[in-house]
Amino acid sequence: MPSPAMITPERYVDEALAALRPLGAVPTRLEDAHGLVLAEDVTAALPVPPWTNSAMDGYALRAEDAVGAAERAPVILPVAGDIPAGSPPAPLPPGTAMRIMTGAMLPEGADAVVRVEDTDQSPGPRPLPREVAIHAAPAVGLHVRRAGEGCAAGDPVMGAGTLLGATAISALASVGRDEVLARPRPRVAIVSTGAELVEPGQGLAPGTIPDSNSLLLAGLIREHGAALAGARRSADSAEDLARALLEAAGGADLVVTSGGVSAGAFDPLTMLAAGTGARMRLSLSKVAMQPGKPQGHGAVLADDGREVPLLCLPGNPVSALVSFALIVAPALALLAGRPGAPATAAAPTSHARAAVAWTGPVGRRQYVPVRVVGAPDPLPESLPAPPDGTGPILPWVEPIHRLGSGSHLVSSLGTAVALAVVDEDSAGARGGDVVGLIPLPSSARPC
Ligand SMILES: Nc1nc2c(c(=O)[nH]1)N[C@H]1C(S)=C(S)[C@@H](COP(=O)(O)OP(=O)(O)OC[C@H]3O[C@@H](n4cnc5c(N)ncnc54)[C@H](O)[C@@H]3O)O[C@H]1N2
Ligand code: MOO
Repeated sequence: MPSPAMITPERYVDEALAALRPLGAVPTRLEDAHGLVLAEDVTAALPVPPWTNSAMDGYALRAEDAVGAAERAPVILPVAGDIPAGSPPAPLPPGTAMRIMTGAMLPEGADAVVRVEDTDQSPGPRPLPREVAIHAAPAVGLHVRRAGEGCAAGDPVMGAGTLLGATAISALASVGRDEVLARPRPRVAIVSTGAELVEPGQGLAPGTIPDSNSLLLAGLIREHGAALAGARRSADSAEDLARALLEAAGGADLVVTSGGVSAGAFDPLTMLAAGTGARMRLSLSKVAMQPGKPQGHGAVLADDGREVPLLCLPGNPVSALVSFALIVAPALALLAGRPGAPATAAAPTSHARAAVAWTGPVGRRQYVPVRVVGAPDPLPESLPAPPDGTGPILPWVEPIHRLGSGSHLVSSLGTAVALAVVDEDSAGARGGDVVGLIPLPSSARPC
């Protein structure tokens, strides 16, 4: 059970995403559609293949002209011409063959293709022979790809809601489309707060730190198929933050902030929430998760009149990562129109066993960045049964840092492959316990 003053992660996600709607669909050229969600049902404008054509390099003929052909009893046919791919052939004169290339249109009259390997001719670039000896009798239809055998014009090809990957886009091109209705990539602007932040690589005055969250969030935004619409920093004042948020909202479908949502005397989101003014809505919550307890959500009224949703993440870097996985990723999936969003976006997709024990706070669901390791030796004495539907062999994981889910442990994040989820009733994990896993898209993989 979450502590009384906190709300469950599920309830917070419901509240924070309640006002979000999928972005309106726009005509999109196929070369720009990768990673977007299709917003129309597509039927084939063309049959596939569009023309009856050859599946092999060889000789097009009438099967009846080569009845009985065999290696030791070849049938000799005059060669009436050449058919390269890409141009329409002349009709095939009866009793002849024509040399044909893979993908070239079958000439009128032909009903079979004999591979060049099944003739007396050598494969590859050669002059056109005057005649060809056929060494194998073809059946009607041999190596012929009929027009429309993939799909006929008018056949349904793809439904609205399909995520357009490389294979889907190639299928759309093959049926004659160069443009489809798709939901655009959400544009996300970042505002990082904190007077201590400096550009990475700059010398550090006492008390300052490199701004790593701006780059973390920018990368996660891209890894989730969204577009970065600028990253700004704001000083620790409500006025400066309000200015940055209004600027950010101008070119964005979503604004994400980092830091300044907790109990500090100079936390700018907390200051802003106390008196947001007409252009902003902001509500802060304590969520029963660790890390990532302080959260905020609301909206900014952009100059063009749009209400741009606002998600405010805590500044601790691991908290920002976990909050992105649980709240921003589902929001992006929803805006992008991904089927099932947001319910499916932040649920554990698999399970693992804890290779070591770690501690966690009772009353808050724990999300621990982990890496995969070998099975401990000796194995833990108790190996609880995995949940129904999970395979019996689970990978072993351990926290990327000996301090577990400490929210400031940014330097080891590069080794995390997933977030291990420990429920709120447990005080952490014991060795051998089964934990949920939320994969991290940016997980470091050996290359
Ligand atoms: N009295 C209390 N103090 C805190 C509480 C609480 O309940 N009562 N909650 C703690 C928890 S939990 C978290 S999480 C943090 C969240 O704080 P803020 O969201 O206000 O974040 P900041 O105070 O601005 O920063 C926290 C931490 O993260 C570092 N940081 C901030 N931005 C960046 C950045 N862009 N790149 C790298 N690191 C960043 C910052 O320097 C701080 O160390 O509040 C606790 N306090
Ligand atoms: O909730 Mo904070 O994110 O624990 O460190």
